[in-house]
Amino acid sequence: YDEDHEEERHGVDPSGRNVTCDPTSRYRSFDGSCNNLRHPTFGVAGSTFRRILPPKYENGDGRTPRLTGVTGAKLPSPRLVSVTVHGPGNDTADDANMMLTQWGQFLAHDLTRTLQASFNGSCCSSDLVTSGVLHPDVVNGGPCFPIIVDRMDRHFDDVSTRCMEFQRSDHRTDLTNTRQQYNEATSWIDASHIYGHTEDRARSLRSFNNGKLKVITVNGEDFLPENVEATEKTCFKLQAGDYCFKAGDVRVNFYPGLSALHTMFLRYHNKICDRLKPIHGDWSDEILYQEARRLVIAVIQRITYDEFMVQILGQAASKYGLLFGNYSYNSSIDPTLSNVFSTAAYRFGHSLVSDSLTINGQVVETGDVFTRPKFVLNSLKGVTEAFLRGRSHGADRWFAKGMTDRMFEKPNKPKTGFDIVARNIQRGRDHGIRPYNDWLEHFGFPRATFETIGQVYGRVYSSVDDVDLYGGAAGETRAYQGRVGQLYSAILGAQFRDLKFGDRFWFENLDDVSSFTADQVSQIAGLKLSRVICDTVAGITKIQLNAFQTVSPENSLADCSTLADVDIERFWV
Ligand code: HEM
Repeated sequence: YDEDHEEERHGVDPSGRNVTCDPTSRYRSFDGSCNNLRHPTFGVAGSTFRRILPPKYENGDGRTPRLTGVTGAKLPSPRLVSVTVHGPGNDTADDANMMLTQWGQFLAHDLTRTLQASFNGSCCSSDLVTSGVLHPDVVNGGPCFPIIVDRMDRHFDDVSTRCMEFQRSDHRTDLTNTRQQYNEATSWIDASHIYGHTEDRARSLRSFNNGKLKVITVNGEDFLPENVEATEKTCFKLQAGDYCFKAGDVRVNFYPGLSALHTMFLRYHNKICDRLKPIHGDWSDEILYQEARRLVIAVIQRITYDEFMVQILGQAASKYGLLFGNYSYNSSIDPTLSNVFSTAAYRFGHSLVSDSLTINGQVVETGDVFTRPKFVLNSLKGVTEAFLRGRSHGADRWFAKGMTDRMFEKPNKPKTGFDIVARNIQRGRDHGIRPYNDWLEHFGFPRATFETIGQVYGRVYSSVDDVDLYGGAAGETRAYQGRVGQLYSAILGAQFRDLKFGDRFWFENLDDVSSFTADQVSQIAGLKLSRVICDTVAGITKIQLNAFQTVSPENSLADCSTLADVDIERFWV
């Protein structure tokens, strides 16, 4: 901390609240403010997404989603694009397991949440489909921007309202009268999805006893507390004893692997408290909580960069400085997520999701697992093993049918689900994300033609310059032996670099009031996700060292007791 920057400890957050930082605080704020003492609102919850390229709205009007292509023809319906280009086709085989995919979503919820405009009605009506006219909101700036389904649709053809609900994202209008979306979460990798990004949410998750988080104990095992406000939009209770989970982030019930990782880190936090308490009998509940939180965040950063990102970016990870070692904090970096990162690039993971999971020997289709807490409540071990053993799909232009035809389908109500690929494309148009070719050019890559990306795109788009970024980039071949193509690699690499080097609380930063000691850092560096799983999932006694790949001769099962652990008793004194 530099006294010359005294006046810079103050700022105004996106909601107009004055922020004053305490440079002596050892712990992160919940909303992400005061991480950067010179720019206290960098990365704060509620920040407007950064633009790497200016948005492209219809006729440049700053608000209407892109509707017309460069030839003057109407852009194809995102659902038609999804069915034609992003079907269940020939998925590339992959050596990664579903735990890799799962970490991707878990991390997504730490980083980003884009709120939709508040609106409780329906955007779909049958006359919209029959008349072929646009919903009036599309041109008047209102919340509705429904996705129209083709008459010949492979799945929804016989649904009377051939229309998927879609509401535009909540937005702010900037000084040039242009619609800008914002991130409800903090940008930082700070486990805000576990602890909450407001003080109120954080408080509601704490037990205020020995630093621990609240739990509900079922058959002798600790699970997440209950969210009594959850609705059937995001959680179905299907058997006696089911309840909807509550975590820092409200999306915790979306998918069993997600609820499983949340459960593991809840237990991990509480375990750390149990280990700190005997060596620090004098620590208050507050200190125990904050120290455990601090270590959990460090472990998540370590796993994210040295286990997860290396698989996603391959050799490009070192190009962006993402690997462990030689850390130096740079307070001039703004870590705020870019719009294109949240709205397109980091959604690459939707393609990794497999068609089914094998839970305790039973094959369950992906369309049948969303928003159902019963899987984790019945068997956390079974769900964890399903993700450790099941292969993920490749990150490519093919998607599991569960993702494109059955997402959040209501139990026993066929054809009530939606298509995440269509939604991602529509979301891109909603946010004015420029087409694929503009991004290629910006990053110095040759513009695509239908010959280079595949004639299949030409079946729906009249010009290759109209291809939406999400679908275009999904079709790229893997770059740098990672799992994404060159364009997403560039967008992801730069964003993860900024999230690391712009984070004063980064676990490797040794020069701050908040710093770990060098011994503690090297302990954290030895820890792997496999160890966290061993520590928190009852019944798992053997595991592959690399928890993001299936078991193989190079990644064989090891006894949990042989995996490195953080030596809290020795290093946290
Ligand atoms: C099967 C598991 C998953 C489900 C059910 C799911 C579901 C969803 C849904 C419903 C949305 C909102 C779409 C919209 O209306 O714009 C979304 C957004 C998103 N998803 Fe996923 N997703 C899954 C897995 C993943 C994975 C594996 C990743 C990344 C590796 C990911 C990254 C994202 C991101 C970055 C967003 C934007 C979040 C925001 O800013 O609001 N998701 N997902």
